[in-house]
Amino acid sequence: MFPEQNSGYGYEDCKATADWLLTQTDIRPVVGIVCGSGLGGLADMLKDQVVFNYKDIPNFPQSTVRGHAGQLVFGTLKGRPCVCMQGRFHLYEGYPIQKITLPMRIFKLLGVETVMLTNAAGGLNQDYKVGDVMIIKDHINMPGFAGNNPLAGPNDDRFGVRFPCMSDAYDRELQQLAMDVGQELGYSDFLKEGVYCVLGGPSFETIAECRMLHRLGADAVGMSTVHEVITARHCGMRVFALSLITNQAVMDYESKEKANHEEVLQTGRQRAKQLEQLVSAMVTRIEHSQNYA
Ligand SMILES: O=P(O)(O)O[C@H]1O[C@H](CO)[C@@H](O)[C@H]1O
Ligand SMILES: Nc1nc2[nH]cnc2c(=O)[nH]1
Repeated sequence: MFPEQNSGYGYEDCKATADWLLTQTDIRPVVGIVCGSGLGGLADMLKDQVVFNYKDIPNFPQSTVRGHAGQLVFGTLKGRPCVCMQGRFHLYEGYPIQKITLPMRIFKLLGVETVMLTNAAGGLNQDYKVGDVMIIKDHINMPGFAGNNPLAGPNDDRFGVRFPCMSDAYDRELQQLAMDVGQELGYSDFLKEGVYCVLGGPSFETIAECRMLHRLGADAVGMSTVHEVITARHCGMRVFALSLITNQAVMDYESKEKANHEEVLQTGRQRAKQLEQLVSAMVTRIEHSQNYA
């Protein structure tokens, strides 16, 4: 269950991959972006792109889900050096949890300071509508309750401490910045704040499960992001995350709605432009150790 040395995702493996990437490009990213299902267009915002197919990157897993292109894109966004995962990995694809989160450690070793994650999620909060964008303020790690945590196994102190705090997982300044930028862009009507719950997937939730999650305090449900957040915080990167509410979770036995991946991708296409605007405007205003103004 736990990674052995030479497992393909220890410190040396991550370092080898990061060092290889740094020999292939002069871009030294300070922001790392992860594109959720159907949100890969975010990578198209980057200028002066250097693109790597995941299959050509040593130690990197492959994307297997429709709507996840499987490319790592380096580039600049209004002068800020960025790296963008056009496609992420999920537990249900069958990868060990440490492999899903390996790119976060590679981001760290590339010099990334801030990670911005996006995902597609089902809305549990009855005030949410399809197309709303939820700024994630906290999470519920359901697989973690059963011991499925990306940090389980021997701790490598070069990445972080054995018992990392998670009450500050989502950077409050970045949440406020998203709200401010969203307001300036005229997005207030569809911008929300809430709690994201991760499940293992790939089956969508039953009605009883949706009702339970809502009662537990979750506003949206999905199958990603949380493992990446835990790994990114463990190694000291700042985290911002948002969910695009692509469908309403079915909470009612009278409903004829059925969750499906096609609707998820379709909603992603409809909101793509606004999400690009929001993320790019935020990137230009995030402070980093170097001044890129
Ligand atoms: O979380 P992202 O990668 O956006 O994808 C979401 O969309 C897929 C289901 O349609 C699941 O993989 C779920 O997690
Ligand atoms: N688990 C889960 N993941 C999603 N991703 C997009 N929509 C959903 C949903 O309703 N449930």
